[in-house]
Amino acid sequence: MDKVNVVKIKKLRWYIISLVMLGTIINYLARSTLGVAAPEMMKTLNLSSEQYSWIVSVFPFTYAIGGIACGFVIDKFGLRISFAVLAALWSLCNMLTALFSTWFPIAALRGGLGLTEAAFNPAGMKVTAEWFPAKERGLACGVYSLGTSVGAMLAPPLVVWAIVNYNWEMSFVVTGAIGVVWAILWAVLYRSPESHPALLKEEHEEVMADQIEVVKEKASLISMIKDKSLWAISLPRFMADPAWGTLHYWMPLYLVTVRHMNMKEIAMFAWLPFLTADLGCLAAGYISKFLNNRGVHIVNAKRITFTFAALLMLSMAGVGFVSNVYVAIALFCIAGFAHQCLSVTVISMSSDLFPRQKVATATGFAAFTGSMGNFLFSIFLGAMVAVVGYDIFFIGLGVFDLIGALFLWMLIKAPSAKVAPAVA
Ligand SMILES: O=C[C@H](O)[C@@H](O)[C@@H](O)[C@H](O)C(=O)O
Repeated sequence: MDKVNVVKIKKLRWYIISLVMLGTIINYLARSTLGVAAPEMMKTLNLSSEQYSWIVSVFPFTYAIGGIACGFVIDKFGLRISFAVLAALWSLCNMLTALFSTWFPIAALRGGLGLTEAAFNPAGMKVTAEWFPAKERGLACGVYSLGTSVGAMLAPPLVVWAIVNYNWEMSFVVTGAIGVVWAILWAVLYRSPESHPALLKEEHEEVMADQIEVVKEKASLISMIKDKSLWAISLPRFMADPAWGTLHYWMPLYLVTVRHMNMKEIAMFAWLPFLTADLGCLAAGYISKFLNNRGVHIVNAKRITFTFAALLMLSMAGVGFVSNVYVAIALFCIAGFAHQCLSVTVISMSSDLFPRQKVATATGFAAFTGSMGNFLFSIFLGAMVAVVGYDIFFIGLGVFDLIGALFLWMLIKAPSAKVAPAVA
């Protein structure tokens, strides 16, 4: 793109973050394909439940490692090339699944999918840090995170359409091909603010005025790991992510097996907590911006937002105690809202605590701890649920985030002038 003769676009940052949101939708669409296609695949490929469980459980494991690996790659090679290549790779892993009929290569590709899909949060936060002033970063993170629920909600109709009209293979080809198109779009359209020809000078200055000091040294996880701030944003994610995994992978099963809902009712109600989750994404940004505009330091504004949502998360603890199933769903909806509100808030804090050269690495490490929390909780729940039931796990999920809030308040130094508040 030539710098001369290019039309300037007002508020360009919001178009850029919308492009990231599209990438997030495609990311969640790809990872959700397997779950929807599973019944058909198991039938036609003659897969046993054990083989299927291998295919499923490799993802959270490689995804956790991918958080660290992708964060490092993105900080080292920059957003444009890294995010495009990683999106192309995850799309390829997804599409290639269609070529195989035995569990092992399918599991290996699922592992590749986890490794590369972990790119979306580190990349999204690096875009946020490069393009947005501090007071808007919570909202920017909320906007691209909207894609998580949208992607998960789009998967069932699209995958079922492909299977009904073609076969299970086609569902992977379609969701993968959309990803390849997005990767090309990203490589063509993305530029850093410094070299984007359509960015207005005033908009760039507004963002630059709000950057944490620019440091010369490159991101190094070894040196960053000694920084308490890294743990302050990572430990709350360890406590928070199990709720996200539970809503995605256990809630529908709970509603069927314990609450005796049929598939039609599941189709009617089980997506509602993801709709409220999207509202939580937006609320995260608006609440912290509201407080920041009234003079509260951005770090404190986000800690207050997190704590408020952690209190709402107590609704999850009540699920097992209510007899009416619709009240239980309403509680899941509040929990979906609360989770995304606090999760987006803490994810976006990497850009308030680390300079932009280190944001992807910090976000990736926090994503790693989040995925490990999710992975361990899910294994524990899976092993124990038949013996102790769900209720105790719901109680745990209701209070975990209050512990996360404690970490946030205790591990970050009182905000100093260096991490200056964003003045409206
Ligand atoms: O939207 C985001 C969720 O709150 C958060 O839990 C996810 O980002 C998850 O860690 C993931 O990487 O998919």
